[in-house]
Amino acid sequence: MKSVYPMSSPSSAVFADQGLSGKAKQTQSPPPLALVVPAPKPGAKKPLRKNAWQVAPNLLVSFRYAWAGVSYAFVTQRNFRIHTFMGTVVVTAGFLLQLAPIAVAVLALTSSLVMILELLNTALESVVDLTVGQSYHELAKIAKDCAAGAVLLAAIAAVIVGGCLLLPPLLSLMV
Ligand SMILES: Nc1ncnc2c1ncn2[C@@H]1O[C@H](COP(=O)(O)OP(=O)(O)OP(=O)(O)O)[C@@H](O)[C@H]1O
Repeated sequence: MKSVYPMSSPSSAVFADQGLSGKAKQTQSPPPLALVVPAPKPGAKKPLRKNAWQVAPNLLVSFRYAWAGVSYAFVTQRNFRIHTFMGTVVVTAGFLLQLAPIAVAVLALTSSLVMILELLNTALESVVDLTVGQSYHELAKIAKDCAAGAVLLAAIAAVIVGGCLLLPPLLSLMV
């Protein structure tokens, strides 16, 4: 998976160029002057994550970033689009077949679990690519393969759950 996002900070661009994680870079040389965080004013509220390049200032902005992540996955990940389509079809079918509310809820949960894992898979791929760049690393392979495996298992479980809940009413409609 190739990232289409531009590098969000000069430091991450440097780390990506050199194939180094942020931590590794910090141990080699001090950051450029422009990246030095000014000392907090006396009495100022302590930042919650002082190493973050930016922290969402409020809930609305936080939701906007979260939605940006979902949009990114939808635009760039074919599998995420397939999971979204399948989830929509399955839940709609549950409503149309007038399944019990608990059954529709289970369908929605299992479908969204696949999408959630695909989002995490995309996030992990980005972090791995940020860390090792285009070079081969056995640990990068393990991380990506395991993340992809998590999506696969969830997708298999979703197919089984969907089959168990949707097939009986569908078959009874046909006979
Ligand atoms: N830096 C790397 N080092 C070693 N193996 C890698 C590396 N990058 C990718 N791979 C291998 O290539 C496979 C495909 O990588 P990719 O980044 O396309 O992930 P993917 O899970 O196929 O992506 P998607 O979920 O978008 O289909 C990984 O599962 C892994 O086995």
